[in-house]
Amino acid sequence: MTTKQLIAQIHKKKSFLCVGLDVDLTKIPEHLLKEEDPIFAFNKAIIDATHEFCVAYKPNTAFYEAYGIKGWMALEKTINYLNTNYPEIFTIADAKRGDIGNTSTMYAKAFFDDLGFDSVTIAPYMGKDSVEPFLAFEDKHTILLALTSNEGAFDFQTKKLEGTALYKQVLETSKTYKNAQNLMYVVGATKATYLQEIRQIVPDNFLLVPGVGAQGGSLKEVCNYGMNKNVGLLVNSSRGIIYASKGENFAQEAMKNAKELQNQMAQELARKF
Ligand SMILES: O=c1ccn([C@@H]2O[C@H](COP(=O)(O)O)[C@@H](O)[C@H]2O)c(=O)[nH]1
Repeated sequence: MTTKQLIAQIHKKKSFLCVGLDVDLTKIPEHLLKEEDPIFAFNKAIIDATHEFCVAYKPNTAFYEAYGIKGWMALEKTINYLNTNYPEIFTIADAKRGDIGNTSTMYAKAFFDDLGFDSVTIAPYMGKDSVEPFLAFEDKHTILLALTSNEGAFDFQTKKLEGTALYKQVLETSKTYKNAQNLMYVVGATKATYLQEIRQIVPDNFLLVPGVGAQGGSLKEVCNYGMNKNVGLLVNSSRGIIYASKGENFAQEAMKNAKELQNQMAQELARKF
């Protein structure tokens, strides 16, 4: 999917919501455990109930890898289901990969060619030759961790190196990579006030913003500081939507929570556009 198509979807749906598909078998409704593939059954129900209100889905691969081959097969079924039934929706493999060049190429093939995701999250720590193999894929997006939502972000990311915070160096340096137009960045909603400075460095790139909902980030603050002329935001909520209820009505309750966030997003969009 191109960035232009993503922006068009955001305006059409009045939403920049990304629903996180982080399936934990101890948290899903019990009746689904009888299904042949409980993870896929859960995802299918959540997707069918919430797709009107979001523009992106983000399975975090950890929640699939944890269940071995069955988990990986459920991930494959989920992305195939999305690409077949909702091809207008942007898909993110939250895998946080990145390695020496030839290995990164194989990771990129796995997520872009084999599974067919639109984007993948990448850790920037190994630098240019670990990121550029992902950027080489046309109309695919590489989402680089910049300033993450967790407390540990302060261990390294905000520390100054030669006078500049490390996360700012990630933003500045990655702009010089080949095909940098395919870059997006992760910035946690819990660090919303940093977005003002981040937007000075990367005014045009899309930002994937996790941390609204269960982690307590403020959607309003994210919009105030992070929205750009193309909206430029994908705000993720995982647990806050998919685990709204553990009962038979889980998908309906997830829909209510997605709709509530979409409503707030529509108001933010109306204020700016
Ligand atoms: O900085 C980051 C980067 C990634 N994540 C991931 O996003 C979701 C958030 O889930 P919630 O349930 O809405 O808290 C999850 O997959 C994280 O691994 C992040 O939270 N922060």
